[in-house]
Order: sequence, then C-alpha cells, then structure tokens
Amino acid sequence: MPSVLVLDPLSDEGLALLEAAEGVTYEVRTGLSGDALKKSLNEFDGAICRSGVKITPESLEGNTRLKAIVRAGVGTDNIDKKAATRAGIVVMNTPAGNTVSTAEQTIALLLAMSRNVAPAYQSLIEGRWDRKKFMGTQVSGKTLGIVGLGRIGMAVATRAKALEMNLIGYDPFMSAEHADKFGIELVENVADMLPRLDYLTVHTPLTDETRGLIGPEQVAALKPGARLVNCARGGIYDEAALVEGLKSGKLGGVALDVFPEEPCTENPLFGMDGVVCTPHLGASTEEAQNQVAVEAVELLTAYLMTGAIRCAVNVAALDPKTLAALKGYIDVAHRLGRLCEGLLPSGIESCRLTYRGELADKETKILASAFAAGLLERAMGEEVNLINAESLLTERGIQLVTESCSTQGAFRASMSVEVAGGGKSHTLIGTLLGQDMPRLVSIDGYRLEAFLDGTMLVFTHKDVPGIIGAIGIALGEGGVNIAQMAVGRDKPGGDAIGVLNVDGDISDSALSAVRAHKAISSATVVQLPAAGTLPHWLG
Ligand SMILES: NC(=O)c1ccc[n+]([C@@H]2O[C@H](COP(=O)([O-])OP(=O)(O)OC[C@H]3O[C@@H](n4cnc5c(N)ncnc54)[C@H](O)[C@@H]3O)[C@@H](O)[C@H]2O)c1
Ligand SMILES: O=C(O)CC[C@@H](O)C(=O)O
Repeated sequence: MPSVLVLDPLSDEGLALLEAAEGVTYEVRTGLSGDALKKSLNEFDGAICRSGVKITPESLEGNTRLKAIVRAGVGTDNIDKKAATRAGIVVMNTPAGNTVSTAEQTIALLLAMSRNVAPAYQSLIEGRWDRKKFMGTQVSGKTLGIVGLGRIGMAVATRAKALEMNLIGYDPFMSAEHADKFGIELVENVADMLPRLDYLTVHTPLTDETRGLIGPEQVAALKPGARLVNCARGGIYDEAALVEGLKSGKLGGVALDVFPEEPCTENPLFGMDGVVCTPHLGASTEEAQNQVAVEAVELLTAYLMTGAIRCAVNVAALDPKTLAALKGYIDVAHRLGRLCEGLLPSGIESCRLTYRGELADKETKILASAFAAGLLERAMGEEVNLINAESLLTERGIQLVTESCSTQGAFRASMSVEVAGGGKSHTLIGTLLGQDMPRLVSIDGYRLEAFLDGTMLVFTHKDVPGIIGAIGIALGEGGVNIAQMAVGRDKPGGDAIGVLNVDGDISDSALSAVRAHKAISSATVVQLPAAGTLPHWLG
C-alpha cells in the first residue's frame, strides 16, 4: 500500500482527503531537516510539502523508495529538482490554487503601503492620534508596472485595472495583442518601464535572469517616490538597493511578502519608514490552502495509484489515457533499448529515434525515456526509471535525438532506433502486433520478424545452406531449445542476419560453437525481459 509523508502543515480538507483515500496511508512529520528528513523521505512512496521544508540533494541521496514529491503551491524552489530527477522522483506542483489569494495579497500590500496602514495602526497602539504623519497616496490614476504576466501577474492586472491604475507590463512570453486585451501596455524590457512607474510589482519565478532584477541601477532609473511590491520570491529585488533607495528618498515605499532567506525575522528593511512586510502570506488564506492541499493530494494519489502525471515540473505530463494508449509501445521502446545496449556492449555515444505512422502524432517523449531506461538498465538496474532515464543518459554524454515521420511504412506504427558507439552502429525497427506483442521487424536494413523477448541470439552470416542446421546442432548440444527463429537477407546467397529466441541461457561453449562456423561472422547473445514482463516502472 503506497504511503505518503506530509512535510509541512496541510489544510484540514487536504488531510481529510488523504484520510479518505483508499489504498493509501499517510503520516504528518513537519519541521524535518538533515538526517531526520533524509531518513523519513526513504520511508515513504510520496511526499507533500509547502515552502517550509528544504528538500536538498543530500536529503535525497541514495533514496530508492520515494516516487513523487508534490508541492502544495507554485514555487518548487525549495525542492532540488535536479537531484529529484536523478533519483527518479517526479516533482509536481499545484499552480493555480493560490493565484487569486496571492494577487489579493499584492493589492493588499500595495494599498497598505500607499495608506500607511501598518505604521498608523502601530501609532494608535502606542497611544498617538497622528493624522498628519500618515498622509497617503491615491492609487487611482497611477501607473503600475508588472514584471511577469503569468497567472498571478494577470490576476493583479485585472484587480489593479479595477482600481483605475494604468498598467505597463513586461513578460517575454506575452504578445502585445494579448496584453492589450487586458489594458496592459507591453514593453520590450524592464528598463523601458522604470522611469514611467509609480508602482512596480514582480510576479516571476526566481531564476538566474530574475535574481537581482531590480538592483541599484534599476532603482536609480525609477521615478522619484516609486513604490515597490514583491509577492513572488525573495531575491528578485536586491534588498541592499532597496535600503539605499529608501534612505536616499528615491523610493516612496517597499512592500515585501518574500525574502531571500526564510524564515526572516531580522532584516535592515524592517522598521524603516515606508516599509510594510508580511511573513510569506500570499497563499495563506483558507481558500487557497484548501485548494492547493486538495489538488496536491489528488495529484499524488493519482500518480501513486495509476501512474498518471499531471503538473509535473521535471518530466512530461502523462495522463492515464495516454499511458494506456502507449503502454505497448513503451514496452517496445524499452526492449529496443535493452537490445541496442546488448548489441553495442562496449558503449553507445548517440541514439536517434524515429517514430512512424500512428506514433508520429502521439506524445512520444515517454518512448524516448523508456528507450533510455532500456539502454541503461543493465548497468544501473532498478535505479533507472522513466523519470530519470533521459537525464542519466545526458549525464553520461550520450546524445538522444528524436524525430517523427508521418509516412506509415509497412506497419501501422513503428519506431526505428539508430545507435552508434565505438565506431560501430546498428539500426533497428520495432513495432507492436496486437496490443502486447513487441516485435523486431528490421535490423541493420534486413527485414525479418523476431520476438523481442527472452534470450536472443543475433548472428550475421553468409546465406549458404546448412546454417540453421549447424546452429541447431551447436545449441542443441549445449542443451538449448530454440523457441523462435527469423532470418533476413539482402539477396539469395548474399549477406544475412538471423535472430533466435531460445529457452534458458546460452552457455559460453554453445556460443563459441556457433561462432566457430565459417559462414557466421558474428554472434551476440542479448537478454531481454520475458514475454509479457513489463519493467517495474510500467507495471
Ligand atoms: N507569496 C506567495 O505566497 C506566493 C504564492 C504563489 C506564488 N508565488 C510566486 O509568484 C510567482 C509567480 O507565480 P505564477 O503562478 O504567476 O507563475 P506563472 O508561471 O504563471 O508566471 C510567471 C511568469 O513570469 C514570466 N517570466 C519568467 N521570467 C521572466 C523574466 N525574466 N522577465 C519577465 N517575465 C518573466 C513567465 O513568462 C510567466 O508568464 C512565482 O515566483 C511563485 O513562486 C508566491
Ligand atoms: O506554501 C505557501 O504558503 C507559499 C506558497 C507560495 O510561495 C507558492 O509558491 O505557491
């Protein structure tokens, strides 16, 4: 029975859903770090977190159990995705559940900063009735710059529009026409908007590009008195530049919900005039927390029970329908990977996969992953799966390119693989007969029809009389029974290739006897999964 570890406080609705989920057990262990976190992550099949826990490469090191981590929220920057991918762990998030709440928090901070809500209340608590000190600014008619026009950026835009603000936006993935429909003037870069703004808000992820997006140079370029809001991620604004901007009077205010290091209880900005801060409360509403928790539980249980992948940030999405439709070909791809590795045991440097016919318009990324898993399986065993196979291949410097070709060829659907390494190469074509009969239908240009399972003997030879008999005798004397045989040749009496499927193993002496035949130029034994056996990650 799959088990789930809850690593951060989750809403009651989320916990109730976990409680009710049939076939799943769960445990809540919050506040974990270091060895305790590492140990716990290795005791469960799935984990749910918010932004509290830090899932580091060390905490995932050597993990052989965990299959998925779901972030109840948007930002997955507290999860080391590279380490998760490498360990074959799917990382998913719940991107939309807290959009409205975070947009509302942005507007709340914008207004609170403009009307000095926090310091005015503080002065009342301290016994002062000070109406002059807290003269505010109206936001209506002011210009708001929005960097990042994704879910939250756009939700902020519609709310700011209702407050009669003028909007300027920047997002490299937004067209001017689309922005215009929402009343946003799109500019080509952040620098272009700075001198025109009364307010600036950022709604991007924290990336190498957005870290320090607003630093001393950008603060200098702002209109005097500009006010800045950040409800996205700490680090997008350079805090030292904000402190300087406030001290010099260049900035009229700063409102932050997020900080480079969290929790953050000491910060030079805290207590400065014009500053209002909250402890990462953007998503902290009952509605948002219920929604993200419920979505997180649904995503995780669906993955653990059916293999369905939705909202993954480190692998392609895979719904149960696609999975069911492609299952047979995933098996073919995996078996082709195993066969290629067996035919080029000294190493593969590059692979090209071509999908033909009905496969050409399918979601084929998973086939590449299955092929890669097949290639690496002998060397890496259970460590490799659909999630990490391609990244493990890349880590080893093995190139994998894929292409689709809608021309049908001889089969309704097929995939061909060209592999090269150590100066040798092979081209194989695989297909599926019926729903679950993987077949090898071409090898190095020779057409044949061989089973893609069990112990396979692949041999090249001259098309001369007596080969089959000689092989039959050599294997028979070694106690090996031939289950199936296929031969392809270029022309009668020319070069040929044979593929045998045999019961049991082929001993070294039987293989030597085959190789000793003067018309046989090569013979290789490759071990594939038995017919009907699916890899552990496909079930
Ligand atoms: N404070 C909170 O509690 C809270 C809650 C939810 C989300 N967030 C954070 O808010 C941010 C936005 O979330 P979202 O759901 O809107 O994400 P999103 O993916 O929908 O939008 C992000 C947008 O940023 C744009 N972008 C990326 N790099 C950019 C760049 N260099 N310049 C300009 N635009 C760029 C992308 O094109 C995208 O449109 C994230 O950092 C998320 O982690 C914070
Ligand atoms: O879990 C939280 O409250 C933070 C949420 C927010 O930062 C997110 O990225 O979704």
